[in-house]
Amino acid sequence: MTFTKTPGWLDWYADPIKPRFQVPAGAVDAHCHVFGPGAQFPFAPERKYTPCDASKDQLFALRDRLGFARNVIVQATCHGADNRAMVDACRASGGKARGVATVKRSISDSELQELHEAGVRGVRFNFVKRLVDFTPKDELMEIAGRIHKLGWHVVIYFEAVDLPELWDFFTALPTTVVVDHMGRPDVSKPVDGPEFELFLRFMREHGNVWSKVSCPERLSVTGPRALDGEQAAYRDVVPFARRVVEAFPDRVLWGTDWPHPNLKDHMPDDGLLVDFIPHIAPTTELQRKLLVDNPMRLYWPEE
Ligand SMILES: O=C(O)/C=C(\CC(=O)C(=O)O)C(=O)O
Repeated sequence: MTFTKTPGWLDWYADPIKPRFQVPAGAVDAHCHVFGPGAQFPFAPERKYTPCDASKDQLFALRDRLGFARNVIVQATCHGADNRAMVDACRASGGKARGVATVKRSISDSELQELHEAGVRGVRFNFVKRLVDFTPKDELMEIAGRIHKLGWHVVIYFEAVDLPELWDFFTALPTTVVVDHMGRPDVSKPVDGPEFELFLRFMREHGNVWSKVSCPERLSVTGPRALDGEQAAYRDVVPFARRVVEAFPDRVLWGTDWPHPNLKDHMPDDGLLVDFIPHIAPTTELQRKLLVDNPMRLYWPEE
């Protein structure tokens, strides 16, 4: 099957620099995706975008180039609830990748078990309206109850303005809950303003809530971009991410978000994204927690 990319689609950055910041030994890129390849793993009919291909081998090459040891591969919405590409990548990684799946209520216990054996440790509930159609909350809660028994967690993706409406559902989830990209704050608003305070309260009052401090390239309004050797990229996002890292050092994760679906204005150099990390986690202790201890506790607890 052949696919035509969404008009204006930006492909991932082909030749990232070797980062100046050396990540600690055993570091985990805890948020990345694979796309297809479409000819082998077709994109889902219900998808909202058609990406370029981004294969497991290309992901593993990036991992090695950036100095990471492992990946957490998150099911992208362009594959719907067909987890084959993500599962294939986890299986091929030799234990160096774990996965987060998208599942429907109709999934059987034995299918869940199969995902577990492949390395899946979580499910993702997506509330970003441009990416997915609505799924009833009772269906999601039923799935959360089932995967909780496997020791998995729930990853949630939503926009900051929707947190008040989703609060009761999120706080009723029985599992560890991992928020993608700090709940997408509007970084043109103050870091100590009511919108981001609500997110911090969500984490403060609920010890089961973790956050990925990822995607400055998606959240930034004034930049500068991680291109052309820029060592202080996305300065407007730094106060937000640093606040979360310093307040909740044991409940934060970081990921490249490669291959960066749906970016509209530029594609970052992933090497420079790694150089963003010490701006938000300034000490070696914070860096070790963010990049090694926390993801290992969540995804490889047996080690
Ligand atoms: O990659 C991300 O985390 C963010 C995405 C895409 C996405 O979540 C998906 O397609 O599954 C976005 O904001 O478009």
